[in-house]
Amino acid sequence: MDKLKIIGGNPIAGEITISGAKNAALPILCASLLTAETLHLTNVPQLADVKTTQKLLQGMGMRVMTDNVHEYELTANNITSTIAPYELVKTMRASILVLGPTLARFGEAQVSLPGGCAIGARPIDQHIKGLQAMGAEIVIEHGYVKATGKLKGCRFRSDMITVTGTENLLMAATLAEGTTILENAAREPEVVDLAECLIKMGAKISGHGTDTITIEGVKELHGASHAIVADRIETGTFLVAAAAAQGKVLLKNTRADILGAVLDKLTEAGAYIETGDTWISLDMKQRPKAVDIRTLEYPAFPTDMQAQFTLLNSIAEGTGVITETIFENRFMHVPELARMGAKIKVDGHSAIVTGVEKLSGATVMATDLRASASLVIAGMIAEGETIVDRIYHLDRGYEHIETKLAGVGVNIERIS
Ligand SMILES: CC(=O)N[C@H]1[C@@H](OP(=O)(O)OP(=O)(O)OC[C@H]2O[C@@H](n3ccc(=O)[nH]c3=O)[C@H](O)[C@@H]2O)O[C@H](CO)[C@@H](O)[C@@H]1O
Ligand SMILES: C=C(OP(=O)(O)O)C(=O)O
Repeated sequence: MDKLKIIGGNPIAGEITISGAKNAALPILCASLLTAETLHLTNVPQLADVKTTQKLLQGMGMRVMTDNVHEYELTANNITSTIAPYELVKTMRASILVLGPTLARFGEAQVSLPGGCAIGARPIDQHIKGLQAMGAEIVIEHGYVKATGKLKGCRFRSDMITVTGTENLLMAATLAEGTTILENAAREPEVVDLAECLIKMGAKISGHGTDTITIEGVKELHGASHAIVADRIETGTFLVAAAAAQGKVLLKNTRADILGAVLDKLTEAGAYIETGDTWISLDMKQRPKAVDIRTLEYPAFPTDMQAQFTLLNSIAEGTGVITETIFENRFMHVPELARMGAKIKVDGHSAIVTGVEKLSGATVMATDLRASASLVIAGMIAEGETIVDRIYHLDRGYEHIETKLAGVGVNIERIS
């Protein structure tokens, strides 16, 4: 099993090119199920989750051509199976995203129930409720969601805001008969990117980016070309890394307009930030100041940046309170950071973090994707050597993280 070995303390300066967003690429790859024509995608990140999605779609009969870098052509003109098996779903919860498009186009779909993961129980009841409201018959049998039926447009208000739930229903509604109105919809940039791709494929969608999305169903969709939006979480992670190390970075191929809450908090922590249409630069000249964070749905502060800011506060001046409102169990990085000398007290949904002058290198274990990212940044600024174990979590969501960080001066290598 691969690990990362990091020797902390190097000065950080230079440029990093940001990849396409995992959380946009995964639904958009699944959107290829909605048409028999070819969907051409660029800026697809090279990630384990993308490879898992490719395997899942190929298992269903999807023809996939790829340069194995960032470009994909997907053609669903000969789908032979409408089943997403447990073996793949268990490695990637986002596999549930094949449910909506498969059911909408083929009138049937079976997807293994994803179950919980390290950050929470993560039910999919809203995906199911929404599809039932559109007329689907759904049963849960032998660990699978089995859905059948011809979908009809409806008005559906989800009980809570769900990102992949909105995406599943949005894809399903494009081929339903009549008009669907999704209320209390997620406004995340990745939902908007999916909607923009679907519109290029011939879907009739309005209101994406607001909490009410209207979809007028069409008989069929067609092929299109689409470039995946920049990864705002990868961007935010490298900005925190530079801020924690009191360094200076220029991040290219990214977008500041979808990172508002994160950039505001970095500025509050003392970073000097400049932005252009496709770049963000950060210069941190002193020890960061502790900040209070409350995670919430977009456009508020993202839960996927919570672990990184917990780490930032752990070496900051003062005490900051981190409150997690999206997932019930997203503080798994805290005991690992504590092993490196961080002073963090978890109290219910909050972590009270009192900054220390220095962390010290240690062998730590990654438990989920963003927890792993916080441990890598901790290793970059700690005294001595840090080994981050179980980095398959990181490989799910960060493209070549060690190469990108080495490029700005981090002493980091992948070891087996
Ligand atoms: C592949 C992808 O895009 N993953 C992102 C997506 O996950 P994902 O789409 O799984 O997260 P959701 O937005 O659905 O979850 C938000 C909250 O709603 C709850 N819930 C959700 C659906 C449902 O049917 N019932 C229910 O109770 C969840 O348990 C959670 O507490 O959004 C999360 C919240 O921004 C991010 O952290 C993930 O990185
Ligand atoms: C929680 C995340 O992803 P997933 O929903 O794929 O588990 C994440 O990207 O931080």
